[in-house]
Amino acid sequence: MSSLPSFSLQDKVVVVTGAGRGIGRTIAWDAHKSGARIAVGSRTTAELESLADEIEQAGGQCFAHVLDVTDIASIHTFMAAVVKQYGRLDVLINNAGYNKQQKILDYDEQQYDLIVDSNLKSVFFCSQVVARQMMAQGDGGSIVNISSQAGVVGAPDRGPYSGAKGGVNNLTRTMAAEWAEHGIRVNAVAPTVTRTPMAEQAMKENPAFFDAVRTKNLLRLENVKFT
Ligand SMILES: NC(=O)c1ccc[n+]([C@@H]2O[C@H](COP(=O)([O-])OP(=O)(O)OC[C@H]3O[C@@H](n4cnc5c(N)ncnc54)[C@H](O)[C@@H]3O)[C@@H](O)[C@H]2O)c1
Ligand SMILES: O=C(O)[C@H](O)[C@@H](O)[C@H](O)[C@H](O)CO
Repeated sequence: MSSLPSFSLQDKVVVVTGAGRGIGRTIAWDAHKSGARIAVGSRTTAELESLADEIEQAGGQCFAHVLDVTDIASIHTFMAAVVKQYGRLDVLINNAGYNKQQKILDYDEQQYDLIVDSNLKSVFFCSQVVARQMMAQGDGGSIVNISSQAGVVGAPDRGPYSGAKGGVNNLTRTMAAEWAEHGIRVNAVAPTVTRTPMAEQAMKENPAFFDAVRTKNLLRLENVKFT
C-alpha cells in the first residue's frame, strides 16, 4: 500500500493565466482531470472559449474571461469575475508570458517594457490580488509561478526575458516568506525549452537558438521539422 496521499484538486478553484495555448492550456486540462473547477484568462478569448467548451464537454467547469496580465485594472476585473463565478479561489498558476529574442544591444524601451511587464509585473500584481482574496477567505492557498531555466542560467538573445524570470524566482521566495503565516504556499517551476507556439516561433526566427536547442537537448532533436 502506498504511503503517499493521492493527489486531488477536487472542487478547488484553479486560475490559469495565458491558458489559450501551450503550457497553460495543458495545465488547465490537467487541473480539470484532477477534479478542479477552472478559470482561464488571456488577451483574446477565441482560444479560451474553445478550451472552456472542450472541458465542459468532458464534464468539467471552465470559466473563460479576457485578461491582460500587464494591465492592473484588467487583473482586478478578471479576478473579481472569477470570485463572482465560483465564490472563491484556491490556486493561481501565473503562466502567461511573452518573449521576442534579439541581442541586448538591439532592444528598445518599448520592447523591454513589454517583455518585463508580461513576465514579472504580471506575477507581482496577479499574486497580490489573489493573496488578498486568499487571506480574506482565511484557509490558505497555492500560487505557482511558471519561471524558466533562462532565469537561472545566462540565456543569449533573451536579456529582458532572463532578467524577468530571474526576478520571478526571487519574487517567489519573498512571497513565500511573507505569506506563509496565512497558509499561502508560493512556488516556481522553471521548465527548459518546451515545444509550444512561443518556442517554435523563436526557433523559426533565430537559427542560433534552434541549433542550441537541437545540440544541447539530451533527447536530440535533429529531426525536428516545422510546417
Ligand atoms: N515554451 C518554452 O520553451 C518555455 C520554457 C520555459 C518557460 N516557459 C514559460 O511558460 C509560460 C507559457 O509559455 P508557452 O511556451 O506556453 O507560451 P505561448 O506563447 O505558447 O503561450 C503563452 C500564453 O500567454 C498568453 N499571454 C501572453 N501575454 C499575455 C498578456 N499580456 N495577458 C494575458 N495573456 C498573455 C498568450 O496569449 C498565450 O496564450 C511562459 O511564462 C513562458 O515564459 C516556456
Ligand atoms: O526556456 C525558455 O524559457 C523558453 O524556451 C524561451 O527561451 C522561449 O522559448 C523563447 O525565448 C521565446 O522567444
